[in-house]
Amino acid sequence: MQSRQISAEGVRMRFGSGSAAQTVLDDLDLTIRPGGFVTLLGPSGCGKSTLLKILGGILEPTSGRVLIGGRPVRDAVGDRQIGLVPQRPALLPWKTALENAGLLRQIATGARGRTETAQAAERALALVGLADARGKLPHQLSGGMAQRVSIARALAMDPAILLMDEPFGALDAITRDEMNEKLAEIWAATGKTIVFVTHSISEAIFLSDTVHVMGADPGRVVETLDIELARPRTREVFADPLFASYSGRLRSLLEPKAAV
Ligand SMILES: Nc1ncnc2c1ncn2[C@@H]1O[C@H](COP(=O)(O)OP(=O)(O)OP(=O)(O)O)[C@@H](O)[C@H]1O
Repeated sequence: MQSRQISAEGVRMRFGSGSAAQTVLDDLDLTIRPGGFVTLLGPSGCGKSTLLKILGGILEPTSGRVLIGGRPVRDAVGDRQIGLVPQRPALLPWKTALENAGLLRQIATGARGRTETAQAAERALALVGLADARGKLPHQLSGGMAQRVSIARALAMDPAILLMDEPFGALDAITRDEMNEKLAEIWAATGKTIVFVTHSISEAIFLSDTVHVMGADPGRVVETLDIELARPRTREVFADPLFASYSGRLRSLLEPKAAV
């Protein structure tokens, strides 16, 4: 199998021009191994979403480059190897959960792929635990269920890489914990590379193999922390002394003054 390592090399992103110009990311290097669960953790506005869009080929960096398995990111986009889960699920209100899950694949494959799309959407809905909700419309879904349909939509494309932009930020704490457990199961079952953006220290520790902590002005990676908690992880991991130790380390990086 071709290596799907993601490499960002010397990435710089500048928005605007003249006196209004803002350097959002500067000289950023990052390597993400295939099959890893990697989190970008950092304060609001440090450039996490911008970096995710650059990794996904949605934004072109001002300088530097992103390679997927040694090839330009646009090749991976062309091969539909990158899926994106946005902050909020953009479901079409008149389509069922199943139709919404298959939407991107349907657009990509057209009428010829209709049967395969339906099968892929069924599989993806089952993977996120929503097989029984296949006929429901978005207004009949809870926030957590809607976000699961959004994840199923990306999974139905079967990309090797899933980029997730703080997908659980709008959910209540209990639902968020449930979603994190479900996502960890999906990751283990599929072997996909997941790059996940969050503000939440506990979410980052619970989910990740590796946490890249970002600083702001300009955005850059200030520390990389490997999370060596055993898997599969359940909520009991929150009581593990190692969890507390990672949490303290990450907090000190995000709140430098509090660490003194
Ligand atoms: N298209 C754009 N044009 C101009 N400035 C932008 C654009 N996109 C992002 N920015 C700016 O880049 C900076 C980083 O934004 P970004 O959304 O990447 O940060 P973030 O870390 O994801 O923030 P949050 O955690 O609040 O979502 C912000 O100052 C933002 O205003």
